[in-house]
Amino acid sequence: MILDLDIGNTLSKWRLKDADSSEIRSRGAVWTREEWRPGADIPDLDVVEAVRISSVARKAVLEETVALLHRRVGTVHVARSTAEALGVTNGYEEPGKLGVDRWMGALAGYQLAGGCCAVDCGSAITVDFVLPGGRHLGGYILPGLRLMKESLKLGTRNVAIDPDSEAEELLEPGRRTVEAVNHGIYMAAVSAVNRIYSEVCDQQGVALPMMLTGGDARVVSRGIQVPHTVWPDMVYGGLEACFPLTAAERSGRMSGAPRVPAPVALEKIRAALAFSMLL
Ligand SMILES: Nc1ncnc2c1ncn2[C@@H]1O[C@H](COP(=O)(O)OP(=O)(O)OP(=O)(O)O)[C@@H](O)[C@H]1O
Ligand SMILES: CC(C)(CO)[C@@H](O)C(=O)NCCC(=O)O
Ligand SMILES: [K+]
Repeated sequence: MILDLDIGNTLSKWRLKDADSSEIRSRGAVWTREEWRPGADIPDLDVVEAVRISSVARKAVLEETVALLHRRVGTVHVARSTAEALGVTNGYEEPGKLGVDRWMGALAGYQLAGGCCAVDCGSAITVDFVLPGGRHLGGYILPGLRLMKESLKLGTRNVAIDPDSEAEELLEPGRRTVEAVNHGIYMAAVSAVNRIYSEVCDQQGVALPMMLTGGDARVVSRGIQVPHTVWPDMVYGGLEACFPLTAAERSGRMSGAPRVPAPVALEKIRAALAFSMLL
């Protein structure tokens, strides 16, 4: 079995993949911490022959995790942000400073679709762009939905936005505090992503396929106006592409990869942008 780990600031996601059949056997999420209890927080390591890790947590968390895994597992791959990988050149002035989860998302998006706009809706919302040809432009970081809500300190933090709620409802004026906060942060997130996408496609003269991942991807997706796809395993896709272990991975396939969304015509994006500037 292969254990894939996506250690975020808040949550750590894991998935267990069968190395022979390439099937995903189980998955889970736990709070990010320094000490993992194999068999409880993460799967029993006896069945694991290789681990792949993407981590944006504090250095100590990664060090403790890697030390624990090295004692029990033969192969431990830790992803790093580099200046170049898999045909993509990192747009950061200091490539190592780009969050490795963003780098994994950008690489997965490029491997699947060529150029892409990769949006990760987690503790932070990040939007990264890779042009056809592989130039990563850099991106945008904004607070995630939960962080925005917590920053308001209105006692509404424990009422999450229902991921099944309709975008139309969420975009209406709220008539209770909880509603006003939820609708406000939702509007902030989706209007930022919509605008960022249009601005960058306009500047670069190319309509890029958009992919969303992260804990809040589904609800954010409802407010995104352009064609896009939700890809929960996008960070894992980057790990598969960087450290291929199965036959399917070596031939470039990523588990759970969606169909590439056909982007809307650039002229339409430009017309919508021009319209929004008139308002
Ligand atoms: N059980 C949960 N605990 C915390 N957040 C959750 C939970 N379920 C869903 N969420 C939502 O997921 C978001 C967190 O996204 P994600 O699952 O990508 O993890 P994360 O570790 O916070 O992200 P990051 O990788 O950016 O640190 C929160 O904003 C929250 O709204
Ligand atoms: C922005 C987050 C927190 C998103 O998970 C992560 O990618 C990170 O810690 N990045 C480092 C800073 C940067 O990407 O510029
Ligand atoms: K993330």
